[in-house]
Amino acid sequence: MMRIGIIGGGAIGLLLAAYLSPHFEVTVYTRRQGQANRLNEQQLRFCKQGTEQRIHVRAALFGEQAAQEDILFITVKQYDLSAVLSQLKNVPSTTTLLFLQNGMSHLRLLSQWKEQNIVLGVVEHGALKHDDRTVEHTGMGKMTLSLFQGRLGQVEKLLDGKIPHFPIEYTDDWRTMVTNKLVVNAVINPLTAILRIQNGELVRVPEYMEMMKQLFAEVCESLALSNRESAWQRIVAICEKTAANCSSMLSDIKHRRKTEIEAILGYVLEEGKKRGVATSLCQFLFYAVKGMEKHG
Ligand SMILES: NC(=O)C1=CN([C@@H]2O[C@H](COP(=O)(O)OP(=O)(O)OC[C@H]3O[C@@H](n4cnc5c(N)ncnc54)[C@H](OP(=O)(O)O)[C@@H]3O)[C@@H](O)[C@H]2O)C=CC1
Ligand SMILES: CC(C)(CO)C(=O)C(=O)O
Repeated sequence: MMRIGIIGGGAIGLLLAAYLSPHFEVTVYTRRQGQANRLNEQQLRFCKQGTEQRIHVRAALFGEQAAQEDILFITVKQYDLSAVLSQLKNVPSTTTLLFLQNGMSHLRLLSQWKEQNIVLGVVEHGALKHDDRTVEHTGMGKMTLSLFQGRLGQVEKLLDGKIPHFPIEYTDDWRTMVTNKLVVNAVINPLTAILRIQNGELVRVPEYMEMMKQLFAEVCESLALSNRESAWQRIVAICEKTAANCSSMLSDIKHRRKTEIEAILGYVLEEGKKRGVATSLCQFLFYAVKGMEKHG
């Protein structure tokens, strides 16, 4: 049976564990022994649309033993990635590493893994971790995967409707896939965080819509984005579809957690600088979010 490792027992890690464990030999690698013990002893509690299910998962403390699976999903936040990668030694060349982070700054870190099979993924699900063994699937969407380097390996076994109720699609063009998600996050997340509003307010309030348009224009220039009209339509559609949701950045600020601003707007700022684009709005929002992160 295919063996899958999931590094990080957070919202996305536990969501994957819930859908993959019934079909494969899955191990969740946690940062804390206490979380691994709880998952092993009490099972994973999976909530969806008012229903609740107990799912058997195997869990272990993350360490070097976490390198032997056929596929390793890496589901830690961007800012924890370097620490995880530095501990990932002796990964067999047949293992495929699969990265699901929002933002794009992790792509630079991947250059050290020249010989490894690497797949990137974009998650369009909403997942909320309630406690160390409980995850709620709050928004049904899909996951899209794309080969970054090497071979897909066993990842093929996950594609094309093979996992019931958890669609996983494939695209050849990883750059467009991650850039599209970056643009959405670069526009919606910081604005909702500083205005402290739900996603839908950005399209409901004309003044916020204007702010969004101006920021979008600057992000497009910084990334030299082609196909701007469809990128804009995507942002508006996501605001409408997730109208009642708090973005992950607003949620992080509310819960006094670190945000992924550096991997999102930080990356846009660097790209803008390389191209000599004026990025005063991005810079302004970057400082605002960093300040709120530190001082609430
Ligand atoms: N949640 C969502 O709906 C979505 C999230 N994403 C993206 O997915 C990624 C993960 O997000 P999410 O699951 O929400 O984040 P969480 O903060 O819920 O989970 C991250 C997990 O990684 C764990 N972790 C950190 N460092 C290590 C380590 N060294 N070893 C083992 N585990 C570690 C954390 O452990 P600990 O609990 O001990 O801190 C935590 O459980 C992010 O990049 C996010 O942008 C994308 C789309 C939707
Ligand atoms: C798509 C969006 C903006 C949904 O809230 C998201 O990915 C996030 O909050 O990080």
